[in-house]
Amino acid sequence: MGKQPNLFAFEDVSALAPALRSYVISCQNAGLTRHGIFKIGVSGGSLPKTLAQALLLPPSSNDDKVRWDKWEIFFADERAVPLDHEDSNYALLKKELLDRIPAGAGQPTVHPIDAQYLSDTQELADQYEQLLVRSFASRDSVKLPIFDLLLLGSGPDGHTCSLFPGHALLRETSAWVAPIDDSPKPPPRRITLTLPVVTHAVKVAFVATGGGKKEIMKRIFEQGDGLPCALVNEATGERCSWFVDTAAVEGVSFPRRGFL
Ligand SMILES: O=C(O)[C@H](O)[C@@H](O)[C@H](O)[C@H](O)COP(=O)(O)O
Repeated sequence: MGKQPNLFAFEDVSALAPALRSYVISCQNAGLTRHGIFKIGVSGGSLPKTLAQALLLPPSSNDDKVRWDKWEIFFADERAVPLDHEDSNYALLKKELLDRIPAGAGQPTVHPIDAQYLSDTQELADQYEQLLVRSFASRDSVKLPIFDLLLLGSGPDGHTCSLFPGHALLRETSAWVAPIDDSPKPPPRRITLTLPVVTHAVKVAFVATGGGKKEIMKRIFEQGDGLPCALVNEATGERCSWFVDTAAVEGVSFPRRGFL
């Protein structure tokens, strides 16, 4: 393993948001320098709301601009439901963030799942994988796509994306996107990026807030326990950053870093 992940703790979400913004913008700028585009994957849960709080803030300087027209947004996991369904991660991101991007600020390219394949999650996953193959192929004719940034959440059981503790999907080594039909978190039918793709990203950031997270944060950071979030920590080391509030890490022994 490389160095340890960065753990950034903030008093509350409103203190976390500007730091998350500057982190995402630095990943954006690195992507633009590298290949003229910013490829980001996002999860569902509470993340879209926090992300909106971060990204819809007015820019503090020229270097602090979100270059929306250069963003390509993918889904780190998605539920097998129509795109306007209340369980859809796409619908959530649209409501919280995409619909609120100011007019004239430029629009991102967004890659939702193809809803015509909802009845068969294997096909849904295969189609999303093909979309990744097409989107990443010009850049790397490689074995795995390289996201500039993956923004993820952590469930109270230590899951991330739709990779759940103890599930066979954690052992997937060849697919980029996999189906799951027995997700313990509802709804049960989903697709998810696999662990090799998640850990191959240039940067991975988790956002975890609220006192409900503190028991699992202790296990992730102190024991590991083979939990999906801990596996990502171990594989990505210093490429991984956690943005948390103090309630989520109360009593967790792990060195916090100051965010500059
Ligand atoms: O579609 C999903 O269910 C999510 O992608 C899932 O992995 C989520 O990120 C975590 O469950 C954390 O959710 P919270 O941020 O709401 O705790």
